Amino acid sequence: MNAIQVQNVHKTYKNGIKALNGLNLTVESGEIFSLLGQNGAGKSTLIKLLTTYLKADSGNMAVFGKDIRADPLSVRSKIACVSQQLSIDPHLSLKENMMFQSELYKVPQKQANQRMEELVKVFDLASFLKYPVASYSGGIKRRLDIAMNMMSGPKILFLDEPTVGMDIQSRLAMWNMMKRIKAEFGTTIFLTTHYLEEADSLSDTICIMRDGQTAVQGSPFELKGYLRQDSVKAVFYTKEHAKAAKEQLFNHFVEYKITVQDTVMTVISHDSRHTIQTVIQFFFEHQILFKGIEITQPSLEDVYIRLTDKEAIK
Ligand SMILES: Nc1ncnc2c1ncn2[C@@H]1O[C@H](COP(=O)(O)OP(=O)(O)OP(=O)(O)O)[C@@H](O)[C@H]1O
Repeated sequence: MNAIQVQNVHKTYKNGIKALNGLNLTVESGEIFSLLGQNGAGKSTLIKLLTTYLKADSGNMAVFGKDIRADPLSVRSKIACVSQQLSIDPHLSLKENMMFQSELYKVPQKQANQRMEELVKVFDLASFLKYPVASYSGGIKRRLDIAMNMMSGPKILFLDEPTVGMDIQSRLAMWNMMKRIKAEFGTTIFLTTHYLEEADSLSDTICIMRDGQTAVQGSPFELKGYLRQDSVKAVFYTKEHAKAAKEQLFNHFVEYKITVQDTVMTVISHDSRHTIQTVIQFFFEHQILFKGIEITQPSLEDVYIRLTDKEAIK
């Protein structure tokens, strides 16, 4: 059964902003699903609708087959949502925080104790039990927040940018935690992130949103195949060199799609092998200095830029 089904959902705020404009998406039970999109694409609005915090204007939304509007209480009992605002109480201990959460969800005491022991073990939190929560690092507080939200045994866990601002070590620990939630508890994870690398390595399915709609949904592998074209990437010593080379090249070869990100210029054409020869020859003839050039397979980042960068789509 699908964990989440969203069909043709519209949501306009009172100020007239259309945040969702006929959105469709499907989340399979037990998968890690990542939602990507630029600021303002409508990701938070969708999470607010799915967690029953807001109501859609029209369209259908179901969680494990239950219509969200018709049966919000049943939906709430199956989900947990970890926002960027921590919900842990720094004055309570790690165990007290977890037990408090179980009381909110009316989990029987014995079952709550067992669940807490299990979560502490699975998430390697035992070594932190002896320290007060107020002394934990940001990364550990975030992990505790997620563990606490697992106390009610949710079937779907919503995580809103769980690794934002984390150092690499904390981020890896969080990735490991998400993988364990999926593997050990079978929980469906619905994640928003701005880190493409994170979505690529963790997700079973990725959905890229644009202007309140789904631009594309598929596995990381399927999405990379979406462009169906290799590209030629040339690296320059400075951003300015890359931009100047783009202008020169574009003036001669108007049929090429050329983008520049930092010091990297990407050229998309119908025949990359021919293009790389032409570009190298052009650089030598025009004495354009470059660091390196190669043919690359499309990355998730290329797909994301093509689908969300309005300049690149033109
Ligand atoms: N409460 C609100 N009232 C009016 N407009 C809103 C409200 N919340 C969001 N919006 C607008 O709706 C659109 C979608 O916003 P939303 O927060 O869902 O996007 P997002 O993809 O989550 O962005 P971000 O990545 O910045 O969090 C934006 O234009 C935003 O300004």
